[in-house]
Amino acid sequence: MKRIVVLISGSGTNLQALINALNTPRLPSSEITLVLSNRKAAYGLTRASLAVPPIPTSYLALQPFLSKNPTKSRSDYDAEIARIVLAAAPDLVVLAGWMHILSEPFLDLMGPVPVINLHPALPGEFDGANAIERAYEAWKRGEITRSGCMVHRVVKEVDKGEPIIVREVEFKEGEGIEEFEERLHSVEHEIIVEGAKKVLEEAP
Ligand SMILES: Nc1nc2c(c(=O)[nH]1)N[C@@H](CN(C=O)c1ccc(C(=O)N[C@@H](CCC(=O)O)C(=O)O)cc1)CN2
Ligand SMILES: NCC(=O)N[C@@H]1O[C@H](COP(=O)([O-])[O-])[C@@H](O)[C@H]1O
Repeated sequence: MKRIVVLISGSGTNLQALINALNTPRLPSSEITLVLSNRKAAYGLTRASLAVPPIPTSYLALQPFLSKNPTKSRSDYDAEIARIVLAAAPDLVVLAGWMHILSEPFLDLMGPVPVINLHPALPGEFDGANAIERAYEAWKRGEITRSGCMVHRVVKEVDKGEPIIVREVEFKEGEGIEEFEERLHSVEHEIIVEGAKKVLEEAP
């Protein structure tokens, strides 16, 4: 069985897409060994607990960590995240709405374990947070006709890692951001599974 660790910060609909695909032809011979959130209220933690069988969960937020450990830094937090993740022996780490920029200590500690991220924009466009809103506003200004989403490898530079799966999503005239976002999320739920499968198939 291939072991997947998923990092989240929110609703976890992409986590749910991965859960639903486990041990199907879309994501064969795989299990999620840990879901880790940096936000206690993340509904994705509930999704993990409701899975059959239940998926172990963990929670660690930056500010409480720093408050409890006044001599420690953001890098120490990232190293602790890495320790928690590695304890679940992953073959793959998936950032599925994980809203924390990971510094080099995390990436260095991951070693050969691939880390991938789902981002709701196309390579080189709207890197960072609030990508959907920024893309929609760019379309309203007539600057673009489509946006999209991608799964990419995680490197130190945010959203600059090698794209693994890229899917364009056209804007529709007269469409509100909610409608666009709903269509985009549906595509995300497909590519996060495709991306995980593709990377796991690369592993020796
Ligand atoms: N080293 C990397 N870390 C992360 C990457 C990455 O490519 N390299 N991807 C992000 C995911 N992401 C966009 O896809 C993203 C998430 C969060 C932020 C951001 O500005 N975070 C702030 C805090 C924001 C908040 O708490 O609401 C921060 O970390 O200070 C930008 C991009 C995940 N990590
Ligand atoms: N920059 C990272 C980023 O914006 N990630 C985005 O967070 C959402 C998580 O949704 P979910 O919690 O329902 O899976 C997804 O739209 C994902 O692309």
